[in-house]
Amino acid sequence: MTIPSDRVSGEDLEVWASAAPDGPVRRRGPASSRTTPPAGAAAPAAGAPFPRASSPARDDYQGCFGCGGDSPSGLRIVETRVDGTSVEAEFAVRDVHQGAPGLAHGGLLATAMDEVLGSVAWRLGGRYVTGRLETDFLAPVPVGATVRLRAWCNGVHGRKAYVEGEGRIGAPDGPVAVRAAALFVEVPEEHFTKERLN
Ligand SMILES: CCCCCCCCCCCCCC(=O)SCCNC(=O)CCNC(=O)[C@H](O)C(C)(C)COP(=O)(O)OP(=O)(O)OC[C@H]1O[C@@H](n2cnc3c(N)ncnc32)[C@H](O)[C@@H]1OP(=O)(O)O
Repeated sequence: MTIPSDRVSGEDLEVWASAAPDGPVRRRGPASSRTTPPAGAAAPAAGAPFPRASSPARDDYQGCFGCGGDSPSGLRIVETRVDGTSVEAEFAVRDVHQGAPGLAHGGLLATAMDEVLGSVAWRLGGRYVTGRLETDFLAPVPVGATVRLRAWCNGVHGRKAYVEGEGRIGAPDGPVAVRAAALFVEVPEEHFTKERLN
């Protein structure tokens, strides 16, 4: 699939969500030009499997704030479905995730999006870190709600991977509470060790 060349300008443009679960559609998205694949980027073929099949979550490492079990206030995001080109996951909003009384803190919702979008980037086969994360908050999320997350890749260009996703309240077809688009940048293995203080 080629990416339309008219998608590369504007800060609030419509995004071609090639692997979106609803199929190839044009719709309003959070992506700016910095999180939208340029013309000529390789877009994932609809239905083709991810290059890497394994999950980024590791049994021997539970320290991740997003998916690990060690942090008392961590999100404990669990992946529920990987269909080859998209990842679905969920987490429950707890008291420790509050911003305004009874409502999830927006920063934690952004963290959840970083996590599920990062899981898609992981499955592209390289080692990616988030370079830019854009988020739209569309509805408040109450404490006690389950947030259903979904993410997919819109394109890869050199070291850069363009990933998008959304979080819905309660059910996979529930109200959309958050949308995100991100640029992930592929890094060498040393990235994860050279800045470590101990
Ligand atoms: C062991 C591993 C386990 C993994 C588990 C996975 C779990 C998943 C779940 C967890 C998920 C959580 C995930 C996390 O939380 S990852 C943690 C949060 N992220 C970071 O810590 C990243 C910190 N930043 C950096 O290290 C560097 O700045 C990077 C590596 C990003 C780039 O520095 P580097 O010197 O290497 O490369 P470059 O500067 O030449 O840039 C390269 C290209 O990229 C473009 N660019 C860069 N930034 C931006 C930007 N902001 N907007 C637009 N474009 C940007 C740039 O223009 C250039 O394009 P071009 O000129 O080539 O066209």
